[in-house]
Amino acid sequence: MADIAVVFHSGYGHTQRQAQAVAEGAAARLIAIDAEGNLPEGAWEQLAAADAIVFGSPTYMGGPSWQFKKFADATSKPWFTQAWKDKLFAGFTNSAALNGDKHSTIHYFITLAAQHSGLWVSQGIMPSSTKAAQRDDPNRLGSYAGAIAQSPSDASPAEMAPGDLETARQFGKRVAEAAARWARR
Ligand SMILES: Cc1cc2nc3c(=O)[nH]c(=O)nc-3n(C[C@H](O)[C@H](O)[C@H](O)COP(=O)(O)O)c2cc1C
Repeated sequence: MADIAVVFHSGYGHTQRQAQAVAEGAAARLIAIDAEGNLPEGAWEQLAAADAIVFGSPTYMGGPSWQFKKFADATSKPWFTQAWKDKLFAGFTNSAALNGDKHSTIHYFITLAAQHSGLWVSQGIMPSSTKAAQRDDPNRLGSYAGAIAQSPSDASPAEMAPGDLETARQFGKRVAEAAARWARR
């Protein structure tokens, strides 16, 4: 079985629920970036050992949170030796608005993965975009590059859309399947 790490930040718990759903789908270990932008003990070693790394952050002001960016800057250490070269990478984000510039965050993750000479795993779920589409459909927000979720600004983490969490689970499963194929190469 492939070794998958989901490394994420969440300020108020919404992206944490999304991260938990991704990790459930992928049977992955969860690594939470704390409020100071630091990783728990042993996390760098876990990232070094992972076949696939999934990045997660809320979208704040059109990009990842500063705590995620602090982590991203700290990855310059493995970057120097290209220690993460040829790992698989994927990413997810959550924000209040339907659009909210979530894709700026996803595209930041893609760039970060590319700087590490990684391979990007896309979302792989067709969008629910017909007139009959419902709020709880998988990929109702219509993303291809990564998994996205919308948490209205007055909604608690418990009120997150089931379809967004199912999207996250299916996305995690896809990353796990891709990592298993890649690990067999
Ligand atoms: C500083 C800050 C900036 C934000 N910027 C955006 C934004 O650019 N787009 C958006 O749709 N929502 C934005 N939001 C809303 C958050 O993305 C939303 O509340 C999200 O669910 C928070 O996730 P979390 O609970 O994991 O921190 C912002 C919230 C904060 C606190």
